[in-house]
Amino acid sequence: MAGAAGRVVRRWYPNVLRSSLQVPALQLHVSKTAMRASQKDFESALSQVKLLKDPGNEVKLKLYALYKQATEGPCNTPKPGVFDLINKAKWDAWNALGSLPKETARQNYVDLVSGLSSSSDSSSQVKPEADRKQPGYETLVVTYEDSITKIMMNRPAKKNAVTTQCLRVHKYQPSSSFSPTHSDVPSEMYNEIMLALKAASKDDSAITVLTGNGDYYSSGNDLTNFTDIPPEGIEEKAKSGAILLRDFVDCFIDFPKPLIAAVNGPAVGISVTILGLFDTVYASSRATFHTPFSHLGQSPEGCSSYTFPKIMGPAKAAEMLIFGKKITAAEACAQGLVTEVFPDSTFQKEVWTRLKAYSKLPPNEGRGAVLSGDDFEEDDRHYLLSTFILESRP
Ligand SMILES: CCC/C=C/C(=O)SCCNC(=O)CCNC(=O)[C@H](O)C(C)(C)COP(=O)([O-])OP(=O)([O-])OC[C@H]1O[C@@H](n2cnc3c(N)ncnc32)[C@H](O)[C@@H]1OP(=O)([O-])[O-]
Repeated sequence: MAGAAGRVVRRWYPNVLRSSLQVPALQLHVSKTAMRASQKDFESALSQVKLLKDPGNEVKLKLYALYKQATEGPCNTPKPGVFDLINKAKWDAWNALGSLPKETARQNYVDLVSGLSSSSDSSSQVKPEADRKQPGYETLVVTYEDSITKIMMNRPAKKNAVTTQCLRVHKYQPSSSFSPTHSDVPSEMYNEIMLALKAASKDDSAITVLTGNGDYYSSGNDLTNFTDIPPEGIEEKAKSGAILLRDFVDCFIDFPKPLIAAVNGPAVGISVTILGLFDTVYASSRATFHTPFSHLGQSPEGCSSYTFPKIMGPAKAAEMLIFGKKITAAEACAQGLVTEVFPDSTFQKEVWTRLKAYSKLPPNEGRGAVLSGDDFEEDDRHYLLSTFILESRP
């Protein structure tokens, strides 16, 4: 653990959906005979669908999109806003069908319902689990070079929003000695970051860097994390999510090597709050830091109600964490959250040159030495470990 303070729950998502819906495959599936699905077949499928067991959101969205396309034609309504998650997902699904002819959509709807009826287990529920068992990272690019492990969040189209969907796969269990492997952890960004940190803590690297791909560092929690309620119910999701969050934050607190954030662009939510647990934070001049918890009805996490007041003083911390004030890279640097700001045009070059030099320093004089100083007490750690669940106000 370090940080300036002393130095101290895969969802399918429109991208996946879009590709599965746009796919010419759906259209190619349709044989000439199949193209003749009658209105009667369609109506029969509409009745049949009501008898199916819940096929999951992904399939329901496919059905919705095909139904709209079959009955109304191409999507013709305005795109809902980013916070109108459900309607946006529906709109995305419908819009992804493009100019698919009504007849083809009708046939695809009939085929889909028929496939669902004949299969006792919904394939839509099985496939994501199978995907998660594939080796390698799906939401990150992790590289090792010059004694530096670089963990890059890699969902640029979604501004590197951090996904979790562990409840869709299995109930997340408390783990006193969390030690994930690719075989037992679903490939969501929360889990993959934990996995990558665990691996980096044991590899030969001298330092570890977290950064983002694209124009954003991270837009924080994927908003679907808040709305995707599993069959177990909202209470179970809350419990399970708290455990996942605890394990996630623990990975940063307990990380044994120097941990650096290279904030390449705007940062939102949890990607900001955990910065207090890093040893060094470099920011591009384009970066901003935003914690809109009150706007979302969420509480600040990542130990920020503890680390932020220590880093920037209670008044500045309160303005960020309670009122959601967005600050610039220069302000974040002046307040101690950021170590140094680099011009955006030279950010990558300057940061990596410096990090390469740092990675050559003797490894045992790094994080452990800093953390054994007077400013880090064992009590801090106990406080940190409990505060991120309990904190609701800084
Ligand atoms: C205990 C928990 C406490 C809470 C912790 C937190 O982290 S709270 C913090 C929670 N975070 C927030 O409140 C941030 C919410 N997001 C925003 O406010 C804005 O998207 C933005 C300011 C990040 C970027 O604005 P922009 O006009 O430059 O770009 P754009 O809007 O066009 O986005 C491009 C694409 O990315 C998508 N996408 C982006 N972010 C998310 C996300 N987090 N999730 C999912 N998707 C997201 C967006 O839907 C769009 O997808 P499409 O349509 O192409 O399929």
